[in-house]
Amino acid sequence: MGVNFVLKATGLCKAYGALRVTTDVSLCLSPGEALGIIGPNGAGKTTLLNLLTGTVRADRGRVFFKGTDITSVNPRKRCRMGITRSFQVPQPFAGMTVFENTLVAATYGQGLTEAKAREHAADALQRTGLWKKATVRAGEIGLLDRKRLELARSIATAPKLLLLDEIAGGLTEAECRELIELILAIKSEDVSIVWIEHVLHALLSVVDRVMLLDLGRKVAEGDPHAILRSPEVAAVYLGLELDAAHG
Ligand SMILES: Nc1ncnc2c1ncn2[C@@H]1O[C@H](COP(=O)(O)OP(=O)(O)OP(=O)(O)O)[C@@H](O)[C@H]1O
Repeated sequence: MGVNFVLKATGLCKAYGALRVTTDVSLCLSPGEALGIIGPNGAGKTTLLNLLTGTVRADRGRVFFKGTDITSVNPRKRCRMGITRSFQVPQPFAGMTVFENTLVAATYGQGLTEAKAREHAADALQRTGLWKKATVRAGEIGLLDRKRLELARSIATAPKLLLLDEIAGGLTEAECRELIELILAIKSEDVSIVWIEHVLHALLSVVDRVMLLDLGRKVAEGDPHAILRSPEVAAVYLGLELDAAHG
Protein backbone atom coordinates (compact mmCIF):
# COMPACT_ATOMS: atom_id res chain seq x y z
CA MET A 1 0.00 0.00 0.00
CA GLY A 2 3.00 2.23 0.56
CA VAL A 3 1.31 4.17 3.37
CA ASN A 4 3.91 5.09 5.95
CA PHE A 5 2.07 5.27 9.29
CA VAL A 6 3.94 6.16 12.46
CA LEU A 7 1.06 4.91 14.55
CA LYS A 8 -1.71 2.54 13.74
CA ALA A 9 -4.17 1.20 16.29
CA THR A 10 -6.91 -1.23 15.36
CA GLY A 11 -10.04 -2.23 17.25
CA LEU A 12 -8.86 -1.19 20.72
CA CYS A 13 -11.15 -2.30 23.53
CA LYS A 14 -10.79 -1.82 27.27
CA ALA A 15 -13.27 -2.51 30.05
CA TYR A 16 -13.06 -2.22 33.82
CA GLY A 17 -15.50 -4.86 35.02
CA ALA A 18 -18.80 -4.04 33.35
CA LEU A 19 -17.67 -0.52 32.39
CA ARG A 20 -16.62 -0.42 28.74
CA VAL A 21 -14.21 2.49 28.60
CA THR A 22 -12.86 1.96 25.09
CA THR A 23 -14.86 0.18 22.41
CA ASP A 24 -13.39 -0.74 19.05
CA VAL A 25 -11.33 2.42 18.56
CA SER A 26 -8.99 2.53 15.56
CA LEU A 27 -6.70 5.32 14.43
CA CYS A 28 -3.66 5.99 12.31
CA LEU A 29 -1.14 8.80 12.05
CA SER A 30 1.48 9.76 9.46
CA PRO A 31 4.88 11.31 10.24
CA GLY A 32 4.45 14.93 11.34
CA GLU A 33 0.68 14.63 11.45
CA ALA A 34 -1.31 15.83 14.47
CA LEU A 35 -4.59 14.30 15.60
CA GLY A 36 -6.79 16.09 18.12
CA ILE A 37 -9.04 14.10 20.42
CA ILE A 38 -12.13 15.68 21.90
CA GLY A 39 -15.05 14.36 23.90
CA PRO A 40 -16.84 14.99 27.18
CA ASN A 41 -15.47 14.01 30.60
CA GLY A 42 -15.32 10.26 30.93
CA ALA A 43 -15.39 9.66 27.15
CA GLY A 44 -12.26 7.51 27.45
CA LYS A 45 -9.69 9.96 26.06
CA THR A 46 -6.99 9.46 28.70
CA THR A 47 -7.54 5.71 28.62
CA LEU A 48 -6.92 5.76 24.87
CA LEU A 49 -3.64 7.59 25.49
CA ASN A 50 -2.73 5.02 28.14
CA LEU A 51 -3.40 2.23 25.67
CA LEU A 52 -0.98 3.91 23.25
CA THR A 53 1.77 4.36 25.87
CA GLY A 54 1.22 0.85 27.21
CA THR A 55 0.42 1.77 30.82
CA VAL A 56 -2.98 0.17 30.21
CA ARG A 57 -3.22 -3.12 28.33
CA ALA A 58 -6.01 -3.48 25.79
CA ASP A 59 -8.47 -6.35 26.18
CA ARG A 60 -8.62 -6.52 22.41
CA GLY A 61 -7.08 -4.72 19.44
CA ARG A 62 -3.53 -4.02 18.37
CA VAL A 63 -1.10 -1.10 18.32
CA PHE A 64 1.58 -0.74 15.63
CA PHE A 65 4.42 1.77 15.78
CA LYS A 66 6.40 2.34 12.59
CA GLY A 67 5.18 -1.00 11.29
CA THR A 68 6.08 -3.01 14.42
CA ASP A 69 3.37 -4.63 16.53
CA ILE A 70 3.96 -3.12 19.98
CA THR A 71 0.74 -4.36 21.61
CA SER A 72 2.73 -6.41 24.15
CA VAL A 73 5.65 -3.98 24.50
CA ASN A 74 5.98 -2.32 27.92
CA PRO A 75 5.82 1.50 28.37
CA ARG A 76 9.54 1.91 29.03
CA LYS A 77 10.44 0.15 25.82
CA ARG A 78 7.78 2.11 23.91
CA CYS A 79 9.41 5.31 25.21
CA ARG A 80 12.81 4.17 23.98
CA MET A 81 11.20 3.43 20.61
CA GLY A 82 10.06 7.07 20.43
CA ILE A 83 6.63 7.30 22.09
CA THR A 84 6.35 9.86 24.86
CA ARG A 85 3.54 11.63 26.70
CA SER A 86 2.72 14.62 28.86
CA PHE A 87 0.34 14.44 31.82
CA GLN A 88 -2.88 16.36 32.40
CA VAL A 89 -1.46 17.43 35.75
CA PRO A 90 2.28 18.06 35.25
CA GLN A 91 4.24 15.59 37.35
CA PRO A 92 7.81 16.83 37.74
CA PHE A 93 10.03 15.65 40.59
CA ALA A 94 9.34 18.72 42.73
CA GLY A 95 12.54 18.54 44.79
CA MET A 96 14.79 18.28 41.74
CA THR A 97 15.83 21.19 39.53
CA VAL A 98 14.34 21.84 36.12
CA PHE A 99 17.61 20.59 34.57
CA GLU A 100 17.71 17.42 36.68
CA ASN A 101 14.11 16.62 35.74
CA THR A 102 14.97 16.92 32.06
CA LEU A 103 18.18 14.95 32.53
CA VAL A 104 16.22 12.04 34.03
CA ALA A 105 13.99 12.00 30.94
CA ALA A 106 16.97 12.07 28.55
CA THR A 107 18.83 9.39 30.51
CA TYR A 108 16.01 6.90 30.98
CA GLY A 109 13.95 7.79 27.94
CA GLN A 110 16.80 7.36 25.52
CA GLY A 111 19.32 5.31 27.48
CA LEU A 112 22.05 7.88 26.80
CA THR A 113 25.45 8.21 28.46
CA GLU A 114 25.59 11.00 31.04
CA ALA A 115 27.46 13.41 28.77
CA LYS A 116 25.03 12.88 25.88
CA ALA A 117 22.02 13.06 28.19
CA ARG A 118 23.27 16.41 29.54
CA GLU A 119 23.57 17.71 25.99
CA HIS A 120 20.05 16.58 25.11
CA ALA A 121 18.59 17.97 28.35
CA ALA A 122 20.26 21.35 27.79
CA ASP A 123 19.00 21.44 24.22
CA ALA A 124 15.44 20.61 25.33
CA LEU A 125 15.54 23.44 27.89
CA GLN A 126 16.88 25.92 25.31
CA ARG A 127 14.13 25.01 22.88
CA THR A 128 11.37 25.34 25.43
CA GLY A 129 12.64 28.65 26.80
CA LEU A 130 13.44 27.13 30.19
CA TRP A 131 17.22 27.34 30.16
CA LYS A 132 17.30 30.39 32.44
CA LYS A 133 15.34 28.39 35.05
CA ALA A 134 17.51 25.28 34.75
CA THR A 135 18.72 25.48 38.36
CA VAL A 136 15.33 26.29 39.92
CA ARG A 137 13.51 23.49 41.74
CA ALA A 138 10.60 22.17 39.67
CA GLY A 139 8.28 22.59 42.67
CA GLU A 140 8.87 26.35 42.60
CA ILE A 141 8.06 27.22 38.97
CA GLY A 142 4.73 28.59 37.68
CA LEU A 143 2.09 26.81 35.62
CA LEU A 144 3.35 27.80 32.14
CA ASP A 145 6.86 26.73 33.10
CA ARG A 146 5.55 23.41 34.43
CA LYS A 147 3.89 22.87 31.05
CA ARG A 148 7.11 23.90 29.28
CA LEU A 149 8.91 21.39 31.50
CA GLU A 150 6.46 18.65 30.47
CA LEU A 151 7.38 19.43 26.86
CA ALA A 152 11.11 19.71 27.63
CA ARG A 153 11.06 16.30 29.30
CA SER A 154 9.21 14.90 26.31
CA ILE A 155 11.59 16.45 23.76
CA ALA A 156 14.56 15.13 25.76
CA THR A 157 13.41 11.58 24.96
CA ALA A 158 13.66 12.38 21.20
CA PRO A 159 10.08 11.36 20.42
CA LYS A 160 8.68 10.36 17.07
CA LEU A 161 5.20 10.33 18.59
CA LEU A 162 4.16 12.84 21.24
CA LEU A 163 0.99 12.27 23.23
CA LEU A 164 -0.39 15.37 24.95
CA ASP A 165 -3.09 15.22 27.63
CA GLU A 166 -4.88 18.55 28.12
CA ILE A 167 -1.70 20.57 28.23
CA ALA A 168 -3.32 23.97 27.46
CA GLY A 169 -5.73 24.04 30.41
CA GLY A 170 -5.42 26.87 32.94
CA LEU A 171 -3.14 29.12 30.88
CA THR A 172 -3.75 32.77 30.00
CA GLU A 173 -4.34 33.59 26.34
CA ALA A 174 -0.75 34.82 25.88
CA GLU A 175 0.67 31.74 27.62
CA CYS A 176 -1.50 29.50 25.51
CA ARG A 177 -0.16 31.18 22.36
CA GLU A 178 3.41 30.45 23.52
CA LEU A 179 2.57 26.83 24.15
CA ILE A 180 1.01 26.52 20.70
CA GLU A 181 4.16 27.93 19.06
CA LEU A 182 6.24 25.41 20.96
CA ILE A 183 4.06 22.47 19.93
CA LEU A 184 4.07 23.67 16.30
CA ALA A 185 7.88 23.81 16.39
CA ILE A 186 8.02 20.21 17.66
CA LYS A 187 5.53 19.12 14.99
CA SER A 188 7.58 20.79 12.26
CA GLU A 189 10.40 18.36 13.03
CA ASP A 190 8.22 15.51 11.76
CA VAL A 191 7.06 14.48 15.22
CA SER A 192 3.54 13.04 15.11
CA ILE A 193 1.15 14.25 17.80
CA VAL A 194 -1.99 12.95 19.45
CA TRP A 195 -3.48 15.77 21.53
CA ILE A 196 -6.42 15.53 23.91
CA GLU A 197 -7.64 19.06 24.55
CA HIS A 198 -10.67 20.98 25.76
CA VAL A 199 -9.15 24.35 24.74
CA LEU A 200 -10.43 24.11 21.20
CA HIS A 201 -8.77 27.16 19.64
CA ALA A 202 -5.39 25.80 20.74
CA LEU A 203 -6.19 22.43 19.24
CA LEU A 204 -7.37 24.02 15.99
CA SER A 205 -4.08 25.92 15.66
CA VAL A 206 -2.14 22.70 15.52
CA VAL A 207 -4.04 19.58 14.50
CA ASP A 208 -4.69 18.24 11.00
CA ARG A 209 -7.57 16.01 12.05
CA VAL A 210 -9.96 15.69 14.98
CA MET A 211 -11.53 12.57 16.48
CA LEU A 212 -14.62 12.80 18.67
CA LEU A 213 -14.98 10.17 21.39
CA ASP A 214 -18.12 9.54 23.39
CA LEU A 215 -18.74 6.73 25.87
CA GLY A 216 -15.56 5.04 24.68
CA ARG A 217 -16.50 4.98 21.02
CA LYS A 218 -15.21 6.96 18.06
CA VAL A 219 -18.24 8.99 16.97
CA ALA A 220 -16.65 11.12 14.23
CA GLU A 221 -13.27 11.87 12.70
CA GLY A 222 -12.08 14.26 10.00
CA ASP A 223 -11.24 17.86 9.17
CA PRO A 224 -11.09 19.81 12.47
CA HIS A 225 -13.48 22.61 11.51
CA ALA A 226 -15.93 20.22 9.85
CA ILE A 227 -15.95 17.99 12.94
CA LEU A 228 -16.56 20.91 15.30
CA ARG A 229 -19.54 22.00 13.18
CA SER A 230 -20.83 18.44 12.85
CA PRO A 231 -24.17 17.21 14.17
CA GLU A 232 -22.24 14.57 16.12
CA VAL A 233 -20.50 17.27 18.20
CA ALA A 234 -23.83 19.01 18.80
CA ALA A 235 -25.34 15.70 19.84
CA VAL A 236 -22.52 14.78 22.22
CA TYR A 237 -21.96 18.19 23.82
CA LEU A 238 -25.40 19.76 23.68
CA GLY A 239 -27.55 16.66 23.84
CA LEU A 240 -29.23 17.57 20.54
CA GLU A 241 -30.83 14.73 18.64
CA LEU A 242 -28.79 13.78 15.59
CA ASP A 243 -31.90 13.78 13.38
CA ALA A 244 -32.91 17.25 14.54
CA ALA A 245 -29.39 18.57 14.04
CA HIS A 246 -29.35 17.14 10.49
CA GLY A 247 -32.65 18.77 9.74
N1 LIG B 1 -8.41 2.24 36.35
C1 LIG B 1 -9.73 2.44 36.23
N2 LIG B 1 -10.61 1.68 36.89
C2 LIG B 1 -11.95 1.88 36.77
N3 LIG B 1 -12.50 2.81 35.96
C3 LIG B 1 -11.66 3.60 35.26
C4 LIG B 1 -10.25 3.46 35.35
N4 LIG B 1 -9.66 4.39 34.51
C5 LIG B 1 -10.69 5.07 33.97
N5 LIG B 1 -11.88 4.60 34.40
C6 LIG B 1 -13.20 5.10 34.01
O1 LIG B 1 -13.23 5.09 32.61
C7 LIG B 1 -13.98 6.20 32.10
C8 LIG B 1 -13.14 6.98 31.11
O2 LIG B 1 -12.07 7.60 31.82
P1 LIG B 1 -10.98 8.50 31.07
O3 LIG B 1 -10.13 9.11 32.14
O4 LIG B 1 -10.32 7.70 30.03
O5 LIG B 1 -11.91 9.60 30.41
P2 LIG B 1 -11.54 11.03 29.80
O6 LIG B 1 -12.30 11.15 28.53
O7 LIG B 1 -10.06 11.18 29.74
O8 LIG B 1 -12.14 12.02 30.89
P3 LIG B 1 -11.62 13.48 31.38
O9 LIG B 1 -11.89 14.45 30.27
O10 LIG B 1 -12.49 13.72 32.58
O11 LIG B 1 -10.16 13.34 31.73
C9 LIG B 1 -14.42 7.00 33.31
O12 LIG B 1 -15.75 6.62 33.62
C10 LIG B 1 -13.45 6.55 34.39
O13 LIG B 1 -14.02 6.65 35.66
